[in-house]
Amino acid sequence: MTDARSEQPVVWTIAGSDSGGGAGIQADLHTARSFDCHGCSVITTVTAQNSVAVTGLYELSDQAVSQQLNCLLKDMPPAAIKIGLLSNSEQLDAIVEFLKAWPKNVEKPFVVWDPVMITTQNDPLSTLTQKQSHRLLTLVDLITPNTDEVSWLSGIRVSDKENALTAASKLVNLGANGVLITGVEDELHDNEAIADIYVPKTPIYDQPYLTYLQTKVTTIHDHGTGCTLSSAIAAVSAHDYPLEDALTLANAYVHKGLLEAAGIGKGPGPVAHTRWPNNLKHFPNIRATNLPAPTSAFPKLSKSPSLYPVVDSFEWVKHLLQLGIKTLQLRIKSAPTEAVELAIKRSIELAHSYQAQLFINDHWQLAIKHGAYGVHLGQEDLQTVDLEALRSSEVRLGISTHSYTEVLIALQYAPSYIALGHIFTTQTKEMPSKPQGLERLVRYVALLKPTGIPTVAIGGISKARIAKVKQTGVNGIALVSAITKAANTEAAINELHQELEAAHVD
Ligand SMILES: Cc1ncc(COP(=O)(O)OP(=O)(O)O)c(N)n1
Ligand SMILES: Cc1nc(C(=O)O)sc1CCOP(=O)(O)O
Ligand SMILES: [Mg+2]
Repeated sequence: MTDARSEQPVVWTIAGSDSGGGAGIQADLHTARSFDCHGCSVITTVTAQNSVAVTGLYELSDQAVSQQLNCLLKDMPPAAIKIGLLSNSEQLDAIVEFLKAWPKNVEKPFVVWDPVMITTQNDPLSTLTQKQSHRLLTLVDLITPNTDEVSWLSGIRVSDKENALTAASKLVNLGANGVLITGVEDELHDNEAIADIYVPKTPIYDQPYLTYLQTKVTTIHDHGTGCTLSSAIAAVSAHDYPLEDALTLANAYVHKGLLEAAGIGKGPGPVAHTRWPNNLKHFPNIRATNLPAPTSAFPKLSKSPSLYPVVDSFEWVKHLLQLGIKTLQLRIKSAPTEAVELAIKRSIELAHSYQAQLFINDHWQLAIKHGAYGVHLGQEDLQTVDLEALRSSEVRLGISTHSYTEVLIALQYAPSYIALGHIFTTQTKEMPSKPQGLERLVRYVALLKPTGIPTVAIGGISKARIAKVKQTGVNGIALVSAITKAANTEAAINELHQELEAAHVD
């Protein structure tokens, strides 16, 4: 029997109640449910509120807040916490003390704080001062202020991207671990776009910040967007996705919610609550300053990648071609420069005579020089490649990805295939990311299907696992050790092919 407790992560929301059901605790619990989490609530303040106005505000005592927290901790420890409205310094102190005293034997949750100060109707909700609120900065993993809230928190008036970056840096210097400023006008891109700017304490992808660009939605029904965004970040983090993916998915969820907001009540209605985002049109465009500008689309593959061995010598390439392999990769990580060039040149020539799709890993200049069929690049390789040169040489391009965020970055380059890794633990390469597993692979494959760009799974795929991987609908399966460590290569390839043929794909 499986234990359902482990399948539904617990998310706490520490926030105010919105009697109108559009923001606060109510929005957070809807969001937790949408992302397959169990939501628990710690209410700080009860508001009498509808879509038009807040007519009453009843702050709970710090004891009431502490008691809810301690009661939950005993029985339902969270994988993630979202903090929203804190109406006064006593409530803030209760949260600060609670987080500081987090028990050593309970795993620390991810904590995001959306510093709510006023409602969308401009009604003040909190008497916290800037100085008091800074006590919480160092205790949370991320804060998600909008431009008004970050202006208040930092003392810097934020109206555009430049001063948003200055304000975020100031908060990071004050101890914040990460700042996501939402709703920044970004005339650099275009007036139809709105930017969320993420400034982490330590650079991400060697970048000081990432920009999540989204098409502006024209609607008055945006009540609860900030609450929904931050609780979606908490919920996705509770599923152990990397933070940049939590930001990506939360952005897509809110965008879809704005598009589908129907309007309930006479004023601004609530954002709609849907499900796990699965349509590319809702996802943001992710910008990083050190990535090359996209070119036109790369040429398509001649045949589906199917069984895709990745090997490290000309001798292996020759052996596999003789065994009938039609898609393969030469991945040489350490060899003298001349030996690398010779192996690449000979492999390209031989693969050509077999009409095989040979990809050269990393060494894109040599691949162009010797007329390779394809090049495989990782995300870091993208930072240094001459994409124009690659594109004009008509070479095919495969790009590695390890998250939603990397998938979206790879997609901007319209490559010939997108690799999704690492699916299982691998002994072949030290990976900075966690294994993704089959559930995420299913999500990526479904997300990418409408693009027509083939997908390739890689990492820890063995004969015992290949059928399950194939059943996700992935187009190719890249393998290192299942081929190179097999006692008999020919027998291993035959068995892998048999497993693939027997796998039922819908
Ligand atoms: C099919 C395929 N997928 C992923 C990789 C990994 O490429 P990269 O991230 O550039 O890492 P290195 O292979 O260079 O270590 C790959 N080579 N092939
Ligand atoms: C080279 C490589 N790249 C990966 C990625 O996820 O990008 S995993 C990987 C190693 C795959 O080897 P094996 O099949 O032996 O696990
Ligand atoms: Mg590489």
